[in-house]
Amino acid sequence: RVSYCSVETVQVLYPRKNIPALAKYFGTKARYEEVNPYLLDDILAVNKSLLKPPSVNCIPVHLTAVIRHGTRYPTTKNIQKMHRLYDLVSREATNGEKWLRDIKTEWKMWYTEDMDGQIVEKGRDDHRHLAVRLARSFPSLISEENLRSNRIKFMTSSKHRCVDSTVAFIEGLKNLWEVKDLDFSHEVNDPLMRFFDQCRRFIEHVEKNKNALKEVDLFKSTSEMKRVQRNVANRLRLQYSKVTPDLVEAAFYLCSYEFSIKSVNSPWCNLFDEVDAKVLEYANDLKQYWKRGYGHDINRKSSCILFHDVFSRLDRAAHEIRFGHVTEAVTVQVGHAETLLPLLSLMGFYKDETPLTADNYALQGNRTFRTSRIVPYAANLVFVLYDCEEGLRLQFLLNERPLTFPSISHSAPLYETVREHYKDLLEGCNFEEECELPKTSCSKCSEL
Ligand SMILES: O=P(O)(O)O[C@H]1[C@H](OP(=O)(O)O)[C@@H](OP(=O)(O)O)[C@H](O)[C@@H](O)[C@H]1OP(=O)(O)O
Repeated sequence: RVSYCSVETVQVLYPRKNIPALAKYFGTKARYEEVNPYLLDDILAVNKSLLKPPSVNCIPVHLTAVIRHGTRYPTTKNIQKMHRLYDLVSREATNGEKWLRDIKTEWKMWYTEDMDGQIVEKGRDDHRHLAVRLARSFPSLISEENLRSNRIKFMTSSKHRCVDSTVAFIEGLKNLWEVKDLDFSHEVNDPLMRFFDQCRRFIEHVEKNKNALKEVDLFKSTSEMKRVQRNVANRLRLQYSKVTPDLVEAAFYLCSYEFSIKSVNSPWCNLFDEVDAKVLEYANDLKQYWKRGYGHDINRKSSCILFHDVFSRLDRAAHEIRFGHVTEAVTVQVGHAETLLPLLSLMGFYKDETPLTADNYALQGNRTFRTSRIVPYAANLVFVLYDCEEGLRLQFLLNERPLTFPSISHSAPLYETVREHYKDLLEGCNFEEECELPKTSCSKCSEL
């Protein structure tokens, strides 16, 4: 039925070959397909064996999805770094192997500052395809009838990449059901989808506080990073001192963006081996951990507002189903990695025993906090409420795979069990209180 996107087209666009060995280490710049490689054979495939209802007699009654925007261009800050690297290599690297000659003579710098984090066509596809897969996975909820009767609500952050992703998601559904003539609206809601911008304690204690990310800075001077710097300098035949950690990061970004945007295994990827890539993956995880994850309490707490929003939707559906009709069958909320990670951390997912720090890279080889797996482009958290004989059950999926709630072994526990588990957050976790600053301004910010 989905003629706009045949499997043949998909294979031409996103081939299995030409995947850099480094692709699974791209962190928040990773392609969604690396998390679910079966999509490379059929981008609309649904893994039915993973997506089962809790039992045969359970009926899904509500679904809330919190989704990261699709593949995007680099931000201006990173485009500038890429230009600096490209200029240095063009000017000073001496010709060597073919890939280096390719960088210097064949490859053209095509990133411009105005691209600044905007969605790319692949990113729109990410959402069009995800919409179709979710509709196939939950056909009674994400259905033509529910779309037509406005029982599917769309909400987005105001950033262009999120709005464009939302529009693409809706497009995916419209193409699926041939309802192209109808218009469906979306609500822009920054207090919910960009709560981090409105949380003053987070802004003062983390965003504006250089000390908050000190582990990220310290990691730049570790022996692991220095080894990567040396490797890159040697491969480029440049003086070690010229290849700063920032330029190493820029080269890794070039490899990742060329791949995620154009499906190209670019010559820039030759600057790294897998050991280097793991170090750079850790550098990105450190940033996410200290800026959006467990590093500072306020990172998680800033998402209290979204946590309550999700649970109030579930509560409403749980209440309404007693009378036989749920008003809002589906909510689709589109935001950022910095929307999903704080919420996941608030709910206790991917918490390692030992914090991620600059000096424990070697110990963290088996860490669960691995952003390449958790928040690639179009990453999605899906909550599905089921009406079952024994009561209501809640299933949680991350990137279309079931995930058990921390300390609850059942894959779809009773809803009341989940509520009990999060009792403290449900009764507290007040955004206003957590995010307000002490009246005496921020004299203690540097003591984090
Ligand atoms: O390192 P960049 O400039 O790409 O950082 C982006 C964020 O990207 P991420 O660190 O998650 O890879 C971007 O998050 P996204 O989910 O919207 O892609 C964030 O919105 C943007 O503000 C940049 O953050 P930074 O604070 O400038 O590093």
